[in-house]
Amino acid sequence: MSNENLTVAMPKGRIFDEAVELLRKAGYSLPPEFEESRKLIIEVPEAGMRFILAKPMDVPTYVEHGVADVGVAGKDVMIEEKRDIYEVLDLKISACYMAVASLPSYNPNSEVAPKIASKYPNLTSEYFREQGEQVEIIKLNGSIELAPIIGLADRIVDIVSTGQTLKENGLVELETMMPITSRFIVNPVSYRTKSAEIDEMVDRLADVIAAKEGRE
Ligand SMILES: Nc1ncnc2c1ncn2[C@@H]1O[C@H](COP(=O)(O)OP(=O)(O)OP(=O)(O)O)[C@@H](O)[C@H]1O
Ligand SMILES: O=P(O)(O)OC[C@H]1O[C@H](OP(=O)(O)OP(=O)(O)O)[C@H](O)[C@@H]1O
Repeated sequence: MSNENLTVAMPKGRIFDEAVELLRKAGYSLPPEFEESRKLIIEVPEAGMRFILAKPMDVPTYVEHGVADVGVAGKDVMIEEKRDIYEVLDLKISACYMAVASLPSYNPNSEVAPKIASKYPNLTSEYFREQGEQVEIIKLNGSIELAPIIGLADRIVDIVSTGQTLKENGLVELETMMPITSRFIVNPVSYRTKSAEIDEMVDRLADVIAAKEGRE
């Protein structure tokens, strides 16, 4: 394998297992340490690679600053963070979508500047600006579905996957905003200085994705 000192930023949490599986299928023999340890930096010297394990929302930050050459980040995070990085491949893993939801009793025309709770203030503000609707955004860090139930917000903008969280909390989806999958991202300088290694990685991943799609 020709990768020389490539640092890969991986998102911990939901995306992690699927991303590791994809990399293994692409021929990178990642040690069991990936699943078993709490280490945040994992060296894979035989592949000339180093992996850093970060919070999903922080992956583009590491890549933008160049301390990681490449990384894996959700499209939601890419839209929210607006970092100066390249998004080179849709990995088509961790699929979900972003939606607007509310209590079923909520009348969308009842407020002048409705309150929208979200973990994604930038994405939310951009979306409503494009819709031409004036809103007040309330930034939360999780349990977003709580906000309309407890009276903190009129609507929420959040990720939906199975729809179970909305359903169990008595909320309904008002609008589907955008589909979300994880992306392979690259630092622009690394893309020039380590182009052979990065291109090889992108090609291998693209082959696995194409093969998976062929089977579906
Ligand atoms: N049902 C889902 N809910 C949230 N994120 C999802 C879902 N399905 C896929 N994803 C993807 O996973 C990423 C979030 O992963 P995860 O929930 O592990 O991290 P997090 O938001 O930092 O969570 P926490 O704050 O609970 O640690 C998102 O950026 C999104 O692209
Ligand atoms: O449609 P579903 O399959 O129910 O998934 C969607 C839920 O999962 C995420 O929350 P998460 O579990 O990450 O908790 P959080 O509220 O702390 O972000 C997301 O924010 C939704 O609440």
